Amino acid sequence: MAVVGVLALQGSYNEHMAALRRIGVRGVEVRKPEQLLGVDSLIIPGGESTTMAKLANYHNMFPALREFVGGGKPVWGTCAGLIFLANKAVGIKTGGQELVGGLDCTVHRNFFGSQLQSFETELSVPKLAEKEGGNDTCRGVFIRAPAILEVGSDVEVLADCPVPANRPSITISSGDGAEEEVYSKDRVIVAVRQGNILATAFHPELTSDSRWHRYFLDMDKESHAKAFSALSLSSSSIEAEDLPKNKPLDLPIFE
Ligand SMILES: NC(=O)CC[C@H](N)C(=O)O
Repeated sequence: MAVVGVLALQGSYNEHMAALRRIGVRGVEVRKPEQLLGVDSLIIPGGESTTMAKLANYHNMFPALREFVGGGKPVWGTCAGLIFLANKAVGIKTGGQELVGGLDCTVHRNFFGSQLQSFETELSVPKLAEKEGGNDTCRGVFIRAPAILEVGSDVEVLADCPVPANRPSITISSGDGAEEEVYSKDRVIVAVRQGNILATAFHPELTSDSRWHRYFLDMDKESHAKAFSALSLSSSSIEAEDLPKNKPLDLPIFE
């Protein structure tokens, strides 16, 4: 069975571990670079990205994380994890912040405002439902959440949401202080996939809807199947039937 690593430096890693347990999958907490060698995929949880980046630096994780993402193993960033994976982040603290990168997008670190502007909403997720069953919406828990302002052409958008009316207006500076632009669209992207990378601005691990975790596990199976077919071996030994599909969904833990 595939072993899913969960970066356990800071943030909601316990909740991801519990979400994996609920669907019978083994999660392993990852705190050291060498532990990445023993996992098939990796979840980077939500939390506070600046603090997480400092801890990642302290534990010398960045080179190993970049190698992991570049090596094509599935990686899923939720919230602060999304910020980690973005090629570019705006709205970051003065002095900058180290990113893992790999995901061709620009993320705004606190797009929806402060902790007080945290919210929950129903998101339309037809592509998730197509793969994992259930209804066409999922509960999005947004906690001081980032959002994706722009994506490259290889990035598939899995969910967007209306920009809340009470969101403080933000100015996106180009970094050199020269150009400034106000985000003016009425919707913003909150979930994407680019090859082996999945990223969500919200927290599926805080709901009892397991479909995002299952979707991520399916990415792992796809990458194994590709590796097997490249070796012209049968992929029948992959445990594709491990997880029950189209199981009725429970209510979210937090409503
Ligand atoms: N819930 C979260 O992960 C919030 C992320 C937060 N906006 C940050 O900068 O890190």
